[in-house]
Amino acid sequence: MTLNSESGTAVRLEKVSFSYGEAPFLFDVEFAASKITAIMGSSGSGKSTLLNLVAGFETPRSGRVLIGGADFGAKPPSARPVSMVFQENNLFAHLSVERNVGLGRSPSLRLTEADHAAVAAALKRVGLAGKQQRLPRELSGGERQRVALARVLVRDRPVLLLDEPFASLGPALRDDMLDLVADVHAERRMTVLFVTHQPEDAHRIGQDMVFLDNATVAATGTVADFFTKAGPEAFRHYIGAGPFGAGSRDVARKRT
Ligand SMILES: Nc1ncnc2c1ncn2[C@@H]1O[C@H](COP(=O)(O)OP(=O)(O)OP(=O)(O)O)[C@@H](O)[C@H]1O
Repeated sequence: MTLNSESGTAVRLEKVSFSYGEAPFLFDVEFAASKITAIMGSSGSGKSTLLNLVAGFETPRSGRVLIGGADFGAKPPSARPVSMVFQENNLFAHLSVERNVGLGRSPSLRLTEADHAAVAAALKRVGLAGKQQRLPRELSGGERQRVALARVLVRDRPVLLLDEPFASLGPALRDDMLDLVADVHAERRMTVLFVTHQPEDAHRIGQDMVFLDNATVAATGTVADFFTKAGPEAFRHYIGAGPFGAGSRDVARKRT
């Protein structure tokens, strides 16, 4: 197994089938180690389901969920080398910022001096130094997502799953948060699977793209290729016209 190796941790869904009882999902796809892969597709195409299969909140009917080469398909979420951030409700309302982050180190919150130091450093890294005693309700939406990212930092897992984490934030704040993710990624080189409906978000921080349609992978490639006229027809149809429509290559990116 190659967790945290220099080459990073690839994630592969190998002929994974799954069903909520009706229409089946079938995923056969690899997410490159240490890259940010944007996952896009229309509502109901299966983006969250795919992340849930990687995280362990859903179990495949058949196939393998390979993380760093080892099959985690039957393992519980807590045993997987993965962190996940959702659109909201990432925090426990009755716990302070500091304790919410501390959960990333110890689910029972038995924290050592080293753990406390790691929590303080992570809060500083995401711009929340001085707010460690606040409750989640005393923070803005963006600050709450920063707390969730701080917890990701102290968990220090090689795979990060982001399920529309900034969808409820305004455009400028969303860009700030995306840049923070890109900076953290540059430091830690986690393998990031990033579900988003926003083409500009995928364009800003994504390197690879996986496009889902109708419960399966319809197209894969680099983000750069997806945003050219040569990008897949189904993707161009999905994003429509506008500044991020097909052929718009001159849009500022955080990183290229
Ligand atoms: N717990 C569940 N029980 C039954 N069906 C579900 C469940 N969760 C999702 N589904 C169905 O599975 C399909 C895929 O859902 P999923 O949430 O993965 O889509 P998505 O691409 O993430 O959508 P969105 O962009 O709207 O978040 C949808 O048809 C949805 O109704």
